[in-house]
Amino acid sequence: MALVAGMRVGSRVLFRPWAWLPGAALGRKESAARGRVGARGFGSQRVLVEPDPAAGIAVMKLKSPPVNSLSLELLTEFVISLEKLENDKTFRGIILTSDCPGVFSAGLDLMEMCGKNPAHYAEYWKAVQELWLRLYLSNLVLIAAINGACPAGGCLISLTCDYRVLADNPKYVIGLNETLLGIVAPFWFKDTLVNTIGHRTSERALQLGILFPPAEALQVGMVDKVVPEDQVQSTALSVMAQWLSIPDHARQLTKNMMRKATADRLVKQRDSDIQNFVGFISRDSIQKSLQVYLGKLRQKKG
Ligand SMILES: CCCC/C=C/CC(=O)SCCNC(=O)CCNC(=O)[C@H](O)C(C)(C)COP(=O)(O)OP(=O)(O)OC[C@H]1O[C@@H](n2cnc3c(N)ncnc32)[C@H](O)[C@@H]1OP(=O)(O)O
Repeated sequence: MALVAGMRVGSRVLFRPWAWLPGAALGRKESAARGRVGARGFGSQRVLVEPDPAAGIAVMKLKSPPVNSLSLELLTEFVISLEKLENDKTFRGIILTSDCPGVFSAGLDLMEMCGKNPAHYAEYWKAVQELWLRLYLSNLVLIAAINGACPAGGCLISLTCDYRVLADNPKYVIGLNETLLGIVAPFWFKDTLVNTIGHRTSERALQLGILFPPAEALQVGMVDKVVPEDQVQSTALSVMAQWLSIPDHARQLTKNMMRKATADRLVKQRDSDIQNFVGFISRDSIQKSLQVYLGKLRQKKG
């Protein structure tokens, strides 16, 4: 089957935003050899990867200042780094964290959703879907070391992880606050939240767009542990050791059993989900809401 920018994984065809990159046309073996991560750090402009091959883990740091908003570039680099680690059998786990002080990720980049054309919105949404699918179905153990504010798409990323450690700082709120922007979290954002904190708590959190401070986030189960800020990394490492003590095949099959149905819901309707997004985000009223929200963010400083 000829796939120009798609890769078949099981029954899924995954988008390959990097298909144009040098080396993309290499044979699998050669490509894997070149792509092997080794002991030295690698990464890209916006995603730093610090591998520890002896421990079988890597720390992945988002570095897109000032707030790690998920631009098309960041999404693309994120997926590329993730795939490199997934394809290198040395690695069994990733600790996902931020290199931007005080912010884990500000979520989707509002500039990607404002004043652009439908083709751009479609490309952007496909990249958002792709990152979610890759993270949600990752065979690796993913631990989120949340060292900053974590709204909306930032929260979604952390919810795809197997475990969340949050720094105890009242500014580090976490949640799906889309309604506060006048937009609606799509069904797969909602499903990811429901799978984590249950239906009733999700309904309240989603309708009200609640951004939970650490103690409340812990209480509702949005995060698994709250620790002093200087212990986030070490806690993530010790949690990782515990998860890696489980045989991979058993843990991976169990993870897949728990998550596949949720992921399949999106896989089956990716195109219509893109069309829904493009139609929704292109509305004048939604564009206006986003502009107002951006204006408030900017005013905050003045
Ligand atoms: C329609 C279908 C559903 C679509 C789903 C969408 C999900 C999303 O993820 S929407 C994005 C929601 N994100 C937010 O609501 C977070 C907004 N940002 C903040 O609350 C704060 O920036 C912060 C708490 C994350 C950090 O606060 P801090 O005081 O450190 O920084 P700021 O001065 O607020 O921001 C610095 C700079 O960055 C710009 N910015 C912030 N967030 C975003 C963003 N998500 N996209 C693009 N740009 C963002 C902010 O405007 C400032 O820009 P200027 O320096 O130019 O003023």
